[in-house]
Amino acid sequence: MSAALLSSISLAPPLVPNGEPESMQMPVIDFSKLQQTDGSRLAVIRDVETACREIGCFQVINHGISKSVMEGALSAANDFFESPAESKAMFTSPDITKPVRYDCSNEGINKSRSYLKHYAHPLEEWIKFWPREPPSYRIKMGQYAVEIRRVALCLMHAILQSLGLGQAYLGTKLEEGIQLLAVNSYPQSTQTGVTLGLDPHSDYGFITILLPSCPGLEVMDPKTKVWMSVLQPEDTLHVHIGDHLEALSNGKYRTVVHRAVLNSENSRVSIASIHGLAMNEKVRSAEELVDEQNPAMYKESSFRDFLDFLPSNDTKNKSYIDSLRIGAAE
Ligand SMILES: O=C(O)CCC(=O)C(=O)O
Ligand SMILES: [Fe+2]
Repeated sequence: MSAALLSSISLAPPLVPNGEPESMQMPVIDFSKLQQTDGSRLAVIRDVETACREIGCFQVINHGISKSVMEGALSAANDFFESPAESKAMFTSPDITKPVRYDCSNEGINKSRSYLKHYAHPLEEWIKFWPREPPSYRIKMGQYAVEIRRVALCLMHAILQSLGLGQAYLGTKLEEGIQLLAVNSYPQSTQTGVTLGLDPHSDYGFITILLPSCPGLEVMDPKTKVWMSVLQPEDTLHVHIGDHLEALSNGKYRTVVHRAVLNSENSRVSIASIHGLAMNEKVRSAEELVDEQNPAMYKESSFRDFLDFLPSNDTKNKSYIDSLRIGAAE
């Protein structure tokens, strides 16, 4: 399967239906208020709880990452995809456990995406594997990786607090967790009928933070099952709840199904920063959220289990979160 390290396909119609989808008003989280200790943090924690429970995503303002760092990462991504084929080819491999992997095999079918994936934390351990071309890639993507991780850690602590578990619930496990960057490139849509860039899926992990160069993301409204396009104002970050947070929350929060469509005016790059526990660390439903009325709904699993799941799921087209549901058919 050419799919991502992180994603698992579900509910996939092959092409986007004609007509413009409605846009969804995203809940907005003021990150600067999470730094405060008074009632304004608690008010934001309540907003986080509502967003995670109702739609599984939100947008973040006042996160403190400068425009130049965000634009630098997007231009480094763009320059990588425009670099000579030979420099990209060295990262092409069917082995999903490689520290860096480039794939453009989705091009030309009925969907269209090239991507580069690599781990990013601890940076000093992984950066040596990243592309050398363009020369600014390591510096600019490295700066962004460090900054976005700071935001991600703070958001994950806030999410734990919003679940009533307390922000220190996982001890140092979040700090020791993985960060994986999925750097995506999509062509501009043409008249050829190809409109889908990335199939519907939910992301592995606790949260994904997405930075795109222009619109193209759609999320499925969990209540109506209708696709909604996401408007992401400049300088905001878009956050998705992932499969492992659904499992930890014992289903209180729902992983969000999303896809990318091609933009009719521009080619597009996006950077998805995926955050979760360490490779072999098992995630299980929090005991505090399990009782007689709410029995544990998910099997325990780790990122390693997810990597093992991908090839075994090659022909079954099952989503990872469905495979974790207790009582689900094998
Ligand atoms: O490019 C996008 O808008 C979505 C990317 C995405 O969902 C992913 O990389 O998992
Ligand atoms: Fe995704």
